[in-house]
Amino acid sequence: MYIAIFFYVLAIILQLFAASYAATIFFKSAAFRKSSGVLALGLLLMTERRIEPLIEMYQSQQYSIDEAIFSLVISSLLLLAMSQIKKLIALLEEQNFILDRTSKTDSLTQATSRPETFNRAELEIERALRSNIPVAFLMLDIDHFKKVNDQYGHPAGDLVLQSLTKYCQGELRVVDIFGRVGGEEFLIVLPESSEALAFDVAERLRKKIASSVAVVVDGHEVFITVSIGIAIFDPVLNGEIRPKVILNSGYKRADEALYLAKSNGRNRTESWSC
Ligand SMILES: Nc1nc2c(ncn2[C@@H]2O[C@H](COP(=O)(O)OP(=O)(O)OP(=O)(O)O)[C@@H](O)[C@H]2O)c(=O)[nH]1
Repeated sequence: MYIAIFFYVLAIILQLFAASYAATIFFKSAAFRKSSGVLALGLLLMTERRIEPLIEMYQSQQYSIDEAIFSLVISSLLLLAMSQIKKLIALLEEQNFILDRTSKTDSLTQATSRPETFNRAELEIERALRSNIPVAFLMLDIDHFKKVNDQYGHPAGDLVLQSLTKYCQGELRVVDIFGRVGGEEFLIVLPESSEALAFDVAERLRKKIASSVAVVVDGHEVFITVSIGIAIFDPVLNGEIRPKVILNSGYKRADEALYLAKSNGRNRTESWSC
């Protein structure tokens, strides 16, 4: 009889462990909250099925070892299944996290990816509309980058892009967005920035990039310059309230200003004006 009691008690403990695994998923994973909650509740209610035979056994002093073993086997299988589900969910969440991070970051440079740049820029525009404080768009493009690739090779060009990104990210505020929107084209979004402030930031970046070595290839120091175009969205002066429209126009105007900077000799900053 004692061995049967032992098996039943062990079955109860294993089942409680299985329920606790489901409860852990319930508290940790928002995506699987409903299903794990139902599972934890079901497993807890089923524990009653393990207690009932114990009570009956005490009262009748009769027991079935086969039933006790059967209970233990079922509880062990439930625990095994729950631990596998817990592992699987942890793996899924980790992969989701990696996927999420990858889609938001440009794989070569670690700048913000193009889609994420536009998503975040729209959020900044919404914020600007609420606060009535301007937001600045800067288009930054490396000058004669083709020559860098042609002279030092494509891998060296890649290193230049990486070094430029790291440098700019270090210079900008945490709230600013530095997004790679084309091969050697970057869109910088500066929240809460007037035209004067945006111009200062652009000039500071431009001058420092021109005076510092981008990369060293086979002992050769590679220098680059950049051209920058600026466009400002000021909610007080501009009646537009649709973030997408504002973004498209800000992007286009910054690009036009960049074109002006290129045609005016490169290694310079120009602002969009109508
Ligand atoms: N290494 C490298 N080069 C790239 C990448 N994406 C684009 N490019 C290169 O960037 C160069 C862009 O050339 P162009 O559009 O002619 O511009 P540019 O030579 O910079 O001249 P301007 O912009 O007019 O000053 C091309 O040679 C592309 O191959 C990349 O991911 N890695």
